[in-house]
Amino acid sequence: MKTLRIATRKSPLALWQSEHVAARLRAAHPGLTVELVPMSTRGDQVLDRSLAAIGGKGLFLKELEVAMQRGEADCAVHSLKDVPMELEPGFALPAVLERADPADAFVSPRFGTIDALPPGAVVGTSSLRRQAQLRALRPDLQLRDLRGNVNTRLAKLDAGEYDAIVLACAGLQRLGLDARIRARLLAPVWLPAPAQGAIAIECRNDDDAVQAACAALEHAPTRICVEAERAMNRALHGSCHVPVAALARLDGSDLALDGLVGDAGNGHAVRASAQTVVDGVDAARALGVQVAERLLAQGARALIDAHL
Ligand SMILES: NCc1[nH]cc(CCC(=O)O)c1CC(=O)O
Repeated sequence: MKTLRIATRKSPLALWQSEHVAARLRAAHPGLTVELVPMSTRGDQVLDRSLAAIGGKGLFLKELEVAMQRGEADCAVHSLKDVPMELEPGFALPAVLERADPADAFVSPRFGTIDALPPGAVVGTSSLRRQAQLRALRPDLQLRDLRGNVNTRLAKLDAGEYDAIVLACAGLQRLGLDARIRARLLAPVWLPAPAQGAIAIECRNDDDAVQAACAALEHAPTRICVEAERAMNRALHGSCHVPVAALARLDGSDLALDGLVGDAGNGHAVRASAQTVVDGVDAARALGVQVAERLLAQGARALIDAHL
């Protein structure tokens, strides 16, 4: 293989992440030419309906997967939190890169954090997970939908449509917008999306040369954490349609996982945690299933079903 083509969405964040992977691949494999193949996806085009209504986050992957199947691209780069728990048959994730800041960010021109918002303040987010956690902390807030890429969301905040919005720290940092972060929303009170802050490479699972080239970017500790978070979400049949949050932390071989399932309507939430010593991804996944079982024992199923 002399040239590796990366299919990418055209949003500034997607392009940054793909450029980042391209640069890392070039550094790991001198002599390999790495090119981007920018594409628009249905998830980017349809902004007037909720993602859940038009088919979920998988929509951002579909066109990129078709390009890989047709041989027009060799791999695709994703925010792992946007990748469905079950990959399409025929695809694999040969590398998960070292995780950036997994926390959510509170962003507001006037207020320093959630507690400082005046009664009835308007907060923009279309994420059921963020809505559920906001409702749990501040039942008085007015939550309004907010879609579009990171820059679009910030422009709507600046235009005065919202008093505050919640975004991922990682996305803001990648776009050089760290200065917009007023507060990091931290565990165990506030949990991010499963795999937030981690970038994954996807390719065809029969493409051994591409898998081998991408494997150079694999970060084993990140893989352990995101496998635990995604296994929890998978065991709950979680998707972007349900308010599920998770964060794993690895300290040596000690893995701790916090999970939450909430109700975006009334802010009710159940939480569970577990920790164990891990020697690989199987043990990490088992921890994820254990936390999911603890959440289900507290009634998570009814919360999930209420959003389906
Ligand atoms: N939902 C869109 C999305 N997918 C990944 C990120 C940020 C980067 C990451 O989490 O890796 C974002 C923006 C956001 O939630 O603010």
